[in-house]
Amino acid sequence: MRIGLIGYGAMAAALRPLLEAEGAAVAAVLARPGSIDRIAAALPAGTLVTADPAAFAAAAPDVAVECAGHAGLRQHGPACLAAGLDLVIASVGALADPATEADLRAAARTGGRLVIPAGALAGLDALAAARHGGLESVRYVSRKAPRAWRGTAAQDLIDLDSIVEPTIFFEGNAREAALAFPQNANVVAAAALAGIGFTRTEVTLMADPDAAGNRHLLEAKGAFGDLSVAVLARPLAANPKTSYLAPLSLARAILNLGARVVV
Ligand SMILES: NC(=O)C1=CN([C@@H]2O[C@H](COP(=O)(O)OP(=O)(O)OC[C@H]3O[C@@H](n4cnc5c(N)ncnc54)[C@H](O)[C@@H]3O)[C@@H](O)[C@H]2O)C=CC1
Ligand SMILES: O=C([O-])CC(=O)C(=O)O
Repeated sequence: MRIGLIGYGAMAAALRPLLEAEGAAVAAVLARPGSIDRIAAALPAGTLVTADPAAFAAAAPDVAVECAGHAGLRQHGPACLAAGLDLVIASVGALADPATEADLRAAARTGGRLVIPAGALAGLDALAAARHGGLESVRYVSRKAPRAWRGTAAQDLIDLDSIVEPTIFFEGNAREAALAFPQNANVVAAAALAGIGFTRTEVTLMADPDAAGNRHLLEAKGAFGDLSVAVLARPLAANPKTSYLAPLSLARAILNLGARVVV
């Protein structure tokens, strides 16, 4: 498979070797103008690194993969889909904005497929299946170290440097969480889309000075029974907000698009 990456930060850099290990190659990277040289230096010679969406599409990757944040997905996602490219996205939380969700769904109706992976969260397979039998409630709890919340709205809500115990700074629904915490609450959006939607999915976010990793808890109740799944995910060294499980999940979703047997 030839992969087109949109954005090349910590997630994409962790994803690339996973793809290469399975025989896929990064054919093109769509980047911000100021970052072209840095990214080109990190990639095999000859890889197209461009800020021009038309040049990216002309490279004709088999699949486009967004790792560029909410604004990057809003900027490039609909055009990629409209050009017929299947698009696997990391920044699922951007769909909490109704206009962005509508744009992406409209483009996917006639263009490429929009693929939403579980990301750093576990249990989405069961949640999405359980939806067909009827779901009563879905709850998500995130617990990360203070450094994972630096540079986010959390630092305006609590003093991240002085907390001495797990401290909740947000309780609300998935739409509010995904829009207020665009770098940390994408899994919430994936859970909302798989389950009972952005409004009914309940979210708690907390900082924990003793956190050994990024902890994600998903709980659901419905006709199927009860679900409770927890992940203690290792953060990426290059970005403590992002769990290694997220690029692993992207790799699975991408490789499944080219597989004859899908697991
Ligand atoms: N679904 C999930 O489980 C998770 C999703 N995410 C999402 O993935 C995104 C990427 O994560 P990281 O790589 O760790 O963040 P990062 O901050 O290390 O990298 C983001 C990269 O995107 C680039 N970028 C920004 N706007 C762009 C644009 N318009 N066009 C092209 N490139 C652009 C930046 O220059 C940067 O290199 C996060 O912002 C978040 O939205 C992150 C963690 C988990
Ligand atoms: O990687 C994680 O731990 C989850 C994350 O940041 C997100 O959902 O945006």
